[in-house]
Amino acid sequence: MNHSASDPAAAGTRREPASALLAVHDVSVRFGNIVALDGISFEAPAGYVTGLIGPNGAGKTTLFNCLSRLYAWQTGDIEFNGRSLLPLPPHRIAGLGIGRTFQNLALFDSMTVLENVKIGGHCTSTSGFLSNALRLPYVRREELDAGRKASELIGFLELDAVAHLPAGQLPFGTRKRVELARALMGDPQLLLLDEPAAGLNHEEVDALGRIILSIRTDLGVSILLVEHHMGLVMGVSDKVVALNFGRKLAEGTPKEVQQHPDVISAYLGGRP
Ligand SMILES: Nc1ncnc2c1ncn2[C@@H]1O[C@H](COP(=O)(O)OP(=O)(O)OP(=O)(O)O)[C@@H](O)[C@H]1O
Repeated sequence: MNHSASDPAAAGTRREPASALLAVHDVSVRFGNIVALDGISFEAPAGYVTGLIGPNGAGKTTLFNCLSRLYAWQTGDIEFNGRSLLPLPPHRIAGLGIGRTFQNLALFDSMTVLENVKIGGHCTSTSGFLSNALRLPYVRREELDAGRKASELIGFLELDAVAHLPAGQLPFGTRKRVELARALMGDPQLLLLDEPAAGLNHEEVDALGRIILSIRTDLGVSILLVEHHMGLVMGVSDKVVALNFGRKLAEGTPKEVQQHPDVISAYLGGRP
């Protein structure tokens, strides 16, 4: 893939109608007097990269934390594949097909890249404590499969050269790719990326854009991307949702959202 992340053609922005993989209906979250989300509704269609933008404090991370069931919402509902997330505890979310990366890297520094990636398959493993302790044949088979899959993802993310190095020794940009590989080990249908470009240099952001598009197109994983780097969001997203002060300002193609007067005003410091 030779496209630049900031080249809209590279995103292959999709026009065909798509079904909603994720549907957020009228969700509100309050922390005391602070209204972090105020009746937010939008859909993230299957097969899309959906970008979620907004100035600091707009409510993006709060929404991600709702999707991971780390925060509770007071009104509305969030559905994944038509199923409400409301009754589910956080540890069931990955098994449902929602994977995520975090703003701050969450890798085990003393473990190798391969070991870190393999851990990501834990939520899809069917073996329990007893079968693991007894090392039953199917547990060994699962381990072999996990090793094979981790190696494939390491190849996909061009991490072969560092697969056996401790994650803590690697440069920041490389560690971010390890985190992506680990999130993909869980076979997500939807991958939540929380500011993946933070701390990356220009070349690394371009490479990240190509990786995001490849995850969508080659692996068939839909993506919800929270990001401040406008070049990246506008270059890779099929649709964009803009928030400010917990409210939705605009939703549409990258071009429509970029040109929306409320979005322009929000980024220039205006309050709706
Ligand atoms: N756990 C919490 N307790 C109290 N207030 C919170 C909590 N989490 C978020 N908030 C508040 O909710 C609002 C939205 O914050 P949030 O972190 O979701 O914004 P954001 O769009 O992710 O911002 P940034 O781009 O800076 O990460 C802010 O006013 C924030 O201070």
